Amino acid sequence: MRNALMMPARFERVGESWRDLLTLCKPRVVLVMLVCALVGMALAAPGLPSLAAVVNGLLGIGLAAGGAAAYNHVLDRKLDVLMARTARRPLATRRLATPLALAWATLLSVLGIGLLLWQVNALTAWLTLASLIGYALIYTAFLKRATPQNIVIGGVAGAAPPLLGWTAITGSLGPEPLLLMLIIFAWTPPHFWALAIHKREEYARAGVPMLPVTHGEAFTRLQIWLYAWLTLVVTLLPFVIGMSGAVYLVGVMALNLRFMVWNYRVWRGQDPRAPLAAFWFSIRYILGVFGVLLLDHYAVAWPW
Ligand code: HEM
Ligand SMILES: CC(C)=CCC/C(C)=C/CC/C(C)=C/COP(=O)(O)OP(=O)(O)O
Repeated sequence: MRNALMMPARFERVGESWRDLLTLCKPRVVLVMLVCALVGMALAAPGLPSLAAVVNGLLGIGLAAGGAAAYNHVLDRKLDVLMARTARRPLATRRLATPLALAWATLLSVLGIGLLLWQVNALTAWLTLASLIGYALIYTAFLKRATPQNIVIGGVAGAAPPLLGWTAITGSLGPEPLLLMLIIFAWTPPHFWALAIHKREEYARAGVPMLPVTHGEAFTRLQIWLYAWLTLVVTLLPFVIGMSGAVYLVGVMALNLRFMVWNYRVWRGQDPRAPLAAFWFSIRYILGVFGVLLLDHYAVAWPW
């Protein structure tokens, strides 16, 4: 029973709606993307990047990525009902109305791109808009339902944050930010296909042509193993081209060792718990790689 100390039901509902609006933004995914963007910003500047550029850049990229995620919820609302992992989402359960979610996605996207245009620079704004369209429209509305290479192609949009961080500081592109982007691009298949193996039945029932559904589990496990090797090679390139130093090399090799152990277990296919464990480790791995890039930049490349 409700007593005088408890919050009135009306306020509880308002609180729940705000929580649902936040859920639409995939806040944990966006947070990790912002960490990667921040590292891109730090590596772009010889000393410390300007605080205004960092704050406006992260806010703009974060709002746009949150908006893209909200569009993804809108476009996938019928699909999400069909899978246990997504069936409790705000639009799948109809806790939130679709027009409200659409307005929310548009508001965040306009605010994010507008802020980047107004306070950061045009290059970052247009590249962020391209990533937004790439994920929200090209991946979600088309690729996801069309081809098992959906996440490889869509991965270009998801991999953009460190590059966006870099351009927010410099206003220009270069080989270094493209390399940072390439790290996330190569990492995306081991990240997602490990989960897709674990959720294969759900994707099959929902009719989504993810690789384990169309080409089977053994083929997907091999692809994960090959992309894991590609990720390993790509993560060595910052050291090879002199962008990062010994601190990075040691740190990234330690991370790669665990990453390869998990992906080897996935490839061998003897431990049924390996795919889900590899998926969760992939998140710690990408945070770790960008963490050691940052550590190395300030420990070694800092102009003492
Ligand atoms: C096309 C590219 C990508 C695909 C298809 C993908 C797919 C997924 C899926 C399906 C989940 C599970 C979400 C859930 O159960 O709610 C997930 C979780 C996650 N992904 Fe990705 N992902 C991609 C790119 C990225 C990128 C670029 C990052 C960050 C740099 C990232 C970070 C995360 C994190 C942090 C989680 C855990 C979220 C949580 O704890 O709720 N992902 N990803
Ligand atoms: C501007 C910018 C940087 C945009 C990137 C936006 C963004 C939040 C990308 C997230 C990638 C992701 C979680 C894909 C999964 O989508 P899914 O639909 O396959 O997964 P789901 O079934 O969990 O919704």
